[in-house]
Amino acid sequence: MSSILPTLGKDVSIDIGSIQTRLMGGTRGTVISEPSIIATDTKQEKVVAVGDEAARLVLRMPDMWRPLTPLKDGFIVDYRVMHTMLNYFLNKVSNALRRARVLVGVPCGMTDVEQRAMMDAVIQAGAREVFLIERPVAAAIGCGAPIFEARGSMVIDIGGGTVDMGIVSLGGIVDSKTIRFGGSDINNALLRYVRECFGVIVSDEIIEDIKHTVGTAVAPLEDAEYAFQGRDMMNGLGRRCVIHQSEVYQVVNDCIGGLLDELKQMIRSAEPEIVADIMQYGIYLTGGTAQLSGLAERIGGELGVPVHVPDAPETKVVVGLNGASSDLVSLSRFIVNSKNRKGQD
Ligand SMILES: Nc1ncnc2c1ncn2[C@@H]1O[C@H](COP(=O)(O)OP(=O)(O)OP(=O)(O)O)[C@@H](O)[C@H]1O
Repeated sequence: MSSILPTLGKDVSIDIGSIQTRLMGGTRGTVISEPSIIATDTKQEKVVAVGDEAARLVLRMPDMWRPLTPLKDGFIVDYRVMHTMLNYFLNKVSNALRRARVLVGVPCGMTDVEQRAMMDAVIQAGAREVFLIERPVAAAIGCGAPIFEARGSMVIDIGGGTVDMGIVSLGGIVDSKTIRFGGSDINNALLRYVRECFGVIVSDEIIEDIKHTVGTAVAPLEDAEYAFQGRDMMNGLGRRCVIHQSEVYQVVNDCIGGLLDELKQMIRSAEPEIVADIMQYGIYLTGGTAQLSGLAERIGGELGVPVHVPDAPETKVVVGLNGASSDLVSLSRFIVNSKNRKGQD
């Protein structure tokens, strides 16, 4: 087992999301949140930018530059991209990586092979040791849930591409699951709707703005409007369109059915005492998509429990990992795997 004793504040915590990667700690003590992409020059086969800079280039990318992302549904799909990205981000927060322990938030139910791929990528990026902790556990710690008490605490972390849900009690995981759904699915559904119903093509930024401005998971009482410019698919010219909030609600509603079923399933399979705790104390809803208007209310209404959204919900996994790093001894039951430079687990 790798060393779980503290290492003088050198620890780095990292939440590698399908959209955004967040880091805390390290010798520089900085907090980083940058897009999980790298930009490559396909002709010269070299990396031209990572994170913020890559995202900026993607917007105005010549044909020969390609954006690449290392993750799909929370799991590594491109090891080389993951290595390049981790190398860049980890060295940005620490100039003493060789002495650093790195805590990584991972989806639930990773296979042994997937866990090893993640740990190898972190070690090869220069870290001394790596510890994997499931994201719902990290989010629970980040929310300040009483994870050591004899009380069930449920957390749902909804990001861009995955939902990590789990119940913790008495310092252990009662149940946890990761499903493939997130804010990107809502964006894709909105993009399809706008194409089919308005006959226009719009940018990703407009879709994101529609979701933030009039997106809602509960039927709207007043039907607000959102005006935007699209490019007509027939004549290629610009056209002004107006979408109603009730239309956006329908799109969102069609998207979240599967999520609601999964959440109900988790509650149904929990022990009655745990369900009673969840009903009394509620569920923590974290991740960027927790900010979707009406989502907490909708989940609360469907499950019959109070749902709390903390401040800055998208940061709770990395905040929780950072908190965990100071007490890995007590949290050892939550470590799903670990490795050090010498290759020992
Ligand atoms: N105000 C908002 N309303 C609706 N959605 C929002 C809002 N703010 C952010 N989001 C959505 O949150 C998502 C990003 O969340 P987050 O940063 O937690 O994802 P991630 O960690 O990269 O992804 P994942 O954890 O799924 O791998 C995006 O889909 C974004 O559109």
